[in-house]
Amino acid sequence: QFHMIKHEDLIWKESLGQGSFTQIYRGGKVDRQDGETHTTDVLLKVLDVEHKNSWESFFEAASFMSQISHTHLLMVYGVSVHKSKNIMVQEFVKYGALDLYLKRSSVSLSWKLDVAKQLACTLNFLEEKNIVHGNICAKNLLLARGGDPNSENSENSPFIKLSDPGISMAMLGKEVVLDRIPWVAPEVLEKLELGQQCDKWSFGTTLWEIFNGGEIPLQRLDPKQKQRFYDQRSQLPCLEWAELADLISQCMQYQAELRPSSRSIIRHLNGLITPDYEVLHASGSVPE
Ligand SMILES: N#Cc1ccc(Nc2nc(N)cc(-n3ccc(CO)n3)n2)cc1
Repeated sequence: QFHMIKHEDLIWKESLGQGSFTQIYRGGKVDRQDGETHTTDVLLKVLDVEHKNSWESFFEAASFMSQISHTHLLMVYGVSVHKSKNIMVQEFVKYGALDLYLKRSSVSLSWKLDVAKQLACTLNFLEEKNIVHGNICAKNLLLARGGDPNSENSENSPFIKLSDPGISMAMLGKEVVLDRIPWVAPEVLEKLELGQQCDKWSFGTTLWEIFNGGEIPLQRLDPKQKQRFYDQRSQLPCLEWAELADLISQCMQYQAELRPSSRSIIRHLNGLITPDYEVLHASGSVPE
């Protein structure tokens, strides 16, 4: 399943906020190898005590991540249980969650397209292994590189890591799943079970977040209005960039089997040329 880490081998540093039903802390993991001690930078994700009964699902997410490895999948070192605390020990990803980063920083269209392509490749990797993540969203995309715009060119190209899926839908209950509209695929909302095509829908929503500067889609709708959004087969407001808006609407089709394969998503992204106003403005050749 996964590696059990002794609580005394963990170092706790500052709190970094929270995920869903979790608190996250910066920390260290001490490894003793032939007499030497080595400390690894880690992210400690602690399950909220009131969601203690979801610990199986919490650890299922940890073992999900530990059993597959891919360059764009977050590394989970293991878990630690201490008194009533359930802790997931993850690699520390330098620039944190993409949703916050996008709100704080302005990035180029090609930077965003780079992130979209990396996520599409990760989706393809999972699809070929017939694995469903079930919680793809900008908050679960972590930025390992490219978070510092002033750094050298190779440094400021982004590199993402998809985080763990967290507690499963089945454990969350209808109210919380409603709040995951518009990331949760409509068929999942009905059956509360994940199908192969549901990650495509969430991929579409995540593209919308990335190309809307981290804006939260349907932020002002309450759960009832969100339910109505699906009942009426509504779509998110479309982006100016028509070719990208087209890909998003292909991924966010209510009929799951009509959503594109991850290979065709990759082909579509590779066929996109960033609109030249982006290049012209960037080069300063167009008078402001
Ligand atoms: N300021 C700042 C800052 C915050 C966090 C990191 N690093 C990190 N590493 C991970 N492995 C996971 C996460 N997460 C953040 C939200 C979630 C919810 O899922 N995870 N953040 C780096 C800088």
